[in-house]
Amino acid sequence: MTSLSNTTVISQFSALESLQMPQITKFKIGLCQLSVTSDKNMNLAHARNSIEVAAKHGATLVVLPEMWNCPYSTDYFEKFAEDFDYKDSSPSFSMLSEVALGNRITIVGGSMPERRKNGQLYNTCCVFGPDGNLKAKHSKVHLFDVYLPGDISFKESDNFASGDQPTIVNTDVGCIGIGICHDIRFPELAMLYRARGAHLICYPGAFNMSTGEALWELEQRARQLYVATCSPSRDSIGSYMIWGHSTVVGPSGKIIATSGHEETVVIAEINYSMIQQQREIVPLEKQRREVYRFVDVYEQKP
Ligand SMILES: NC(=O)CC(=O)C(=O)O
Repeated sequence: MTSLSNTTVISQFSALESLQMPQITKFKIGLCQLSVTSDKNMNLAHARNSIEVAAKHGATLVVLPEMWNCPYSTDYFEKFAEDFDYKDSSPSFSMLSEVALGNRITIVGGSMPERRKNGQLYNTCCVFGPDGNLKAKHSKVHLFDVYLPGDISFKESDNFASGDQPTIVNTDVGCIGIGICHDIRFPELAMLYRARGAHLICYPGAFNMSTGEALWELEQRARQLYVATCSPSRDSIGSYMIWGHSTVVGPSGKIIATSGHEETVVIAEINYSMIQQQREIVPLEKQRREVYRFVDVYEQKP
């Protein structure tokens, strides 16, 4: 597991006052806010079609929602899980690889229930490059266990084991940090990605009506880099009512593009030079004081 020790984090911050730029600094991103049904084949066909629509609109990076091939419901995760190690046993994995290659794009493949050799299930995001190869795999680190009396009760940890690493990947469209839904509530993860030179953090997510209204947008707006979230649309199966509102936020905190709750493809332009510009206007890295310690906050005894 990657060390989050105090010393490592502080020295990374001071080393990264100027951000490395990728070859491509301006491009279009597509967010496929998909309707998800209890028919997996239909979900696959639907996702393929939607990715192709985004690519036709010029998107060279396409992001899918959390659980795009399976309803976001504890009744379905086990039944829909696939083993990504064998192409034949994972039609979802194969489809994403094919469509990335066919359209020569990078895909942040939302998330899908993954079955591993150890018999456990993970909520996993696969990232594919334009050659169709898998570039990274992120398993949701912070599982969504919640009990809101009179409202919603959901326990992902009844089905999934949690991932235990941050995931940051160099792609043709910049350095991308990955988080899945509840991971967005942990600024530590976003700070780590920023310190390691991320230009963009992608969060496939499926917030619900209560948590969505309260926090979905706010959680995206204070990172001084690009943030993209992609949700299923609201008509998903079961009692979990999805918030929607897939969004792209720029480094100043401004919303560049967003959607309602219906099925749609959001296309937005990303320009990484805006990151450096924003950090010169508000130089947080230079302004950070030594009066607190980032990771230690949780460890200090009174
Ligand atoms: N799917 C989730 O992880 C939902 C979540 O985090 C929320 O707050 O809602």
